[in-house]
Amino acid sequence: MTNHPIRAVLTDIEGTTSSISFVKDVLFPYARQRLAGYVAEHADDPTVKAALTEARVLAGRADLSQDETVALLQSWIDADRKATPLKTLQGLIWEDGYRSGTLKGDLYPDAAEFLARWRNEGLSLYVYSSGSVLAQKLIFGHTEFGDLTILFSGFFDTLVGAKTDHASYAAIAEVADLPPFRILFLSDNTAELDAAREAGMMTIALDRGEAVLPEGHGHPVARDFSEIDALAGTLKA
Ligand SMILES: CSCCC(=O)C(=O)COP(=O)(O)O
Ligand SMILES: [Mg+2]
Repeated sequence: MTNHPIRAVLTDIEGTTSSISFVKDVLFPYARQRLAGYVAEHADDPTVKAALTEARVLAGRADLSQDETVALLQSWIDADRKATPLKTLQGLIWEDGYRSGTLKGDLYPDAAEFLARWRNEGLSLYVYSSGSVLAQKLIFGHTEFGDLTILFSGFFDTLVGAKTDHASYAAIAEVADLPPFRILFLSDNTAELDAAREAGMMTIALDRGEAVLPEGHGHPVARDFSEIDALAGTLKA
């Protein structure tokens, strides 16, 4: 990507660099099945304790027992709720799976190819996902293309704010030390793209055919990463 205003690419994961089916059909069930056992085994771990407390606070149910809190978190997995304490616990459970080799980080080949190419061309790369930073590093660290975490200058999760809130993108631009209009945000979620655009970022929607994008969203559309270079040339800062 040259001769255009982009200095950094900020990418979503699920539906953008990795398939929705991997997250929904592999990662979520893996965590759901192991949640009760993991929580019981790590009941004294401060991170686990804090996540359970935060889940109870979010639910407004300080009275919930450990088992009831696990059931609540499982219902959040079923509803695909992007709650930070759930994402923290999922990341910890997936860590065992990646380290043992049971889980392999799913990554579209075009994403692997173009992320490496853009990095070589001097662009800075960042990740912004609802998955925890640990989960992001695990998925990019265990791909069939090797450990790709080295490509990225930073990782952001919902601790920076919700992905549908424009303030989150402004905060990321601050950390990246770039004006938002120098950053291209890639996602399959138009509410996220709207928020990034509101913060002043350039946006491209990924439409990989796994999910239907709403009509009239107004973001340029790429079917995979190989179409982004050409689209980026048409973006105006
Ligand atoms: C980091 S892999 C797991 C992703 C995840 O838990 C999730 O909810 C997907 O969110 P995204 O923001 O990447 O669409
Ligand atoms: Mg997504």
